[in-house]
Amino acid sequence: MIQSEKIGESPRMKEKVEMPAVRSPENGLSHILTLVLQELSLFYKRDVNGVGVLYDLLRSPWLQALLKVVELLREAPQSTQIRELRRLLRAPHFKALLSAHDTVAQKDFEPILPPLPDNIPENEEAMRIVCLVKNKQALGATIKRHEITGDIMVARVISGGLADRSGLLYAGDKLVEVNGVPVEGLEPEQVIHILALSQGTIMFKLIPVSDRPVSNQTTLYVRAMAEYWPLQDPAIPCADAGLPFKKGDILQIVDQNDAIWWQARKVSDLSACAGLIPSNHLLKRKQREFWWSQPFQPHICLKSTICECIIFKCQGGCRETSPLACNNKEEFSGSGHRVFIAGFRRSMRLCRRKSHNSQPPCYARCPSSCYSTVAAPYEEVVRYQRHPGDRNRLIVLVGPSGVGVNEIRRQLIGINPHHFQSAVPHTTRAQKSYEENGREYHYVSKETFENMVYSHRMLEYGEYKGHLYGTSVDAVRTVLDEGKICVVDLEPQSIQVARTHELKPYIIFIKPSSMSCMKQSRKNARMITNYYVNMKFKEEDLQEMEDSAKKMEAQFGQFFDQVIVNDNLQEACMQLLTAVRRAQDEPQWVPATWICSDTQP
Ligand SMILES: Nc1ncnc2c1ncn2[C@@H]1O[C@H](COP(=O)(O)OP(=O)(O)OP(=O)(O)O)[C@@H](O)[C@H]1O
Repeated sequence: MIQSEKIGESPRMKEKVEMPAVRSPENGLSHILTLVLQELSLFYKRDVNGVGVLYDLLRSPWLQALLKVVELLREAPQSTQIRELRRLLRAPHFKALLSAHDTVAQKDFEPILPPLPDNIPENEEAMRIVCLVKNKQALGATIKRHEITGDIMVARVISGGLADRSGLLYAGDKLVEVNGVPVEGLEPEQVIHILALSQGTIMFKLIPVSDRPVSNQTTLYVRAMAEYWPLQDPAIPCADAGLPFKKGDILQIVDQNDAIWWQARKVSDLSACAGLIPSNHLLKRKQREFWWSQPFQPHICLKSTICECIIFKCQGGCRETSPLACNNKEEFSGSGHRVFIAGFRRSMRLCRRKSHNSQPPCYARCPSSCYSTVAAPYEEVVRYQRHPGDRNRLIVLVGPSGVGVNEIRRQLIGINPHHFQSAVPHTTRAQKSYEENGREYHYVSKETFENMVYSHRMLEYGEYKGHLYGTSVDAVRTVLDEGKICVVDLEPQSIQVARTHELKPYIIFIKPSSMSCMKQSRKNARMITNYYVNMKFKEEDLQEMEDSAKKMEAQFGQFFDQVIVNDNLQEACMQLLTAVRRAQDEPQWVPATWICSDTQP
């Protein structure tokens, strides 16, 4: 043991002391320290009790530095530097500084906790006393009454909250006392009342849960495909602990231990404490219940075969015009030569547009229109940044008829028609003398068109005056393969069809501004209807636009990557340009299936 082995008597030590480099045992303090350390290291390796502590102490840098100072002071007491050092150390401000340091260092800044209770029961080891210092933040735990025993239990600890960060409270802990008040026989609300009245330190006496849940989950990010308002949900165990969210919000799921209630926070506020949200399973059930409680709507598309839900009929009175008769400019002059822009034809627009009469809309392909409230409530998402060499992401514009989707699209393409381009639509109508196949349209037979529909190669299609019109995936691919940015406008019902890992569409909703603003800005604007060319906007048209926009947002808002309010046209175009650049060059949340899976839809 260390007492039986004197350090100085070791032969190794003697050898070292006799070395010529040593000036004298008095002056060479740090050298002696080195030798002591060497000696100790021998015992250290042998694990002699207590040597480790001494060894670490002597090796500590502050002790070494202190010894060096002492040596210097002894060696050359009259040197200028040493005199200066002495003067500094004796100076009143330096002494005051040291004294202030010592005072602060001695002070205990820990909260003063109340003394432990004297009457700790027999089964003392099963109890735990937990003291939490309450600040402005909530405690971050919920309690409940055990259905069978009637005990008050910690129901869940909210991730990131005070209780969670303390690491002292766990779901399943049984409360015995709160601030010295026994909770036996109390209702959870009464316990909450005691907690609410407490200030500063709160002391819990509890019986710890025997099997703590082991959490080995990874964090998951999802896009909310439904909205949730905890204060309106009578089923939530604690409404105050709920996290409200809107369609399209990106949520970070931090806890899925409970099959019914998950814990999540919004990525827009990751520093916040998590909140309760319904699990995937629960939210789906809620949606289903809601859906069944709605009155029967025969036009809601729930069929799965495309032939049962296709083409909407034009109600007559409409006239297909030549591109020259149309008010849409389809040619741009860029660097001396003319560039033809497809996809703005009136017939094409009318065929895919919701009719202005009372007929309920029935949109292109059925699977897209079958996106109902019973679809998955959360969509797993990941952060995606397009590599510079990859194809550009498809830009999809959606918006109510007349809001200016085509005007904005046309202006964007006009900025650089060699970089931004529409997809050339397909049609079954005959080619006209002034048209060129593949420029205005791809002219195909009805049979070919239908084959394209059946083989899911149409993003969207419809019928106008007995002819089929549509935008194909191939036409979009052609633009993208040329390294350009393809900008299409789709009906919102077609968004789901376009959402594939190949096209990775970035969806921009063009929203009307307020009625009063539109009355001003649309004074000279003209709209295309089934009956009239260049008709002025009436108040009811603007109202219809606003109503339609609200419905679109309510039903499809979860898919919108960006919303642009089209008030001032120039500003809206600039916003679109920025959004398009951002979509291509900056990281965005996209469905995980676009990135992780090889078997894509
Ligand atoms: N911000 C704006 N200010 C003034 N006029 C506008 C604005 N945006 C669009 N317009 C005009 O409104 C009219 C309708 O726009 P546009 O044809 O682009 O509508 P749309 O959304 O494509 O609708 P549809 O698909 O039914 O044709 C056009 O005359 C257009 O020039």
